[in-house]
Amino acid sequence: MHIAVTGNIGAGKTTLTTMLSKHYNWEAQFEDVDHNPYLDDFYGDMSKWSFALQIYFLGSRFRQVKEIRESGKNVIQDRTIYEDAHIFAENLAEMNLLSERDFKNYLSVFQLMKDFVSAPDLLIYLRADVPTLVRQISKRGREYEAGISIDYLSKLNNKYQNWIESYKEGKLLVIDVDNLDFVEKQEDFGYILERIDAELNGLF
Ligand SMILES: Nc1ncnc2c1ncn2[C@@H]1O[C@H](COP(=O)(O)OP(=O)(O)O)[C@@H](O)[C@H]1O
Ligand SMILES: Nc1ncnc2c1ncn2[C@H]1C[C@H](O)[C@@H](COP(=O)(O)O)O1
Repeated sequence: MHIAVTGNIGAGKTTLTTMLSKHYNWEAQFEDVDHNPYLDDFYGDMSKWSFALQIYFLGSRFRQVKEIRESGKNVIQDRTIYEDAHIFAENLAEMNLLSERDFKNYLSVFQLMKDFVSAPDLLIYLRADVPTLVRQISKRGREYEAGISIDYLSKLNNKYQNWIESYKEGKLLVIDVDNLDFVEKQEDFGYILERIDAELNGLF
């Protein structure tokens, strides 16, 4: 079984993926952030580094897709390949931070890869308003993320909303995390588990 957690920067994906992997004994797959060779430079100069970063994330996410397919285990994945293309790359192109020819070039590679990608059995979307995202990004305290603008987060949030509204590839669970503290409050984590269990029952 393949479960994926999706959502904007700082929504709580990595934290929830870690907690769910322990709770259900699923194998967790995380994003390549700490050893990412472009992320720091990207936030310093988005226009210069956007193409290199997108290709890096695409390759890294496709490697995960391959591993999930080959492992035969129950896996929970922190963010999907769809988000790289439909949210981040598309947004950078719209903001003119990724040139038209680079975006076209990127999309042609993504389209080829897409044929080998299966949608997760369950997609869990953590929806949060921008102030929540800002608070949680600052709580995490990665230096290179300190300059992320409200405008960038809002644009990504709009893209997430549109993408989720049109998502038909598989089962979808939307969790509004603005008023949930699943890190500190056991009852909030319990509420999320109840909602996931209800979806999992429908899968078997
Ligand atoms: N619902 C929540 N309530 C309180 N703190 C949260 C919540 N979700 C995430 N956090 C905190 O916010 C920070 C960012 O969360 P993280 O899981 O790294 O987000 P993401 O992986 O979506 O970018 C972490 O310090 C985490 O502990
Ligand atoms: N495809 C991407 N393009 C640009 N930036 C990306 C992409 N995928 C992830 N990121 C960034 C956003 C954050 O700064 C880090 C980690 O993501 P997070 O949502 O905090 O787990 O990578």
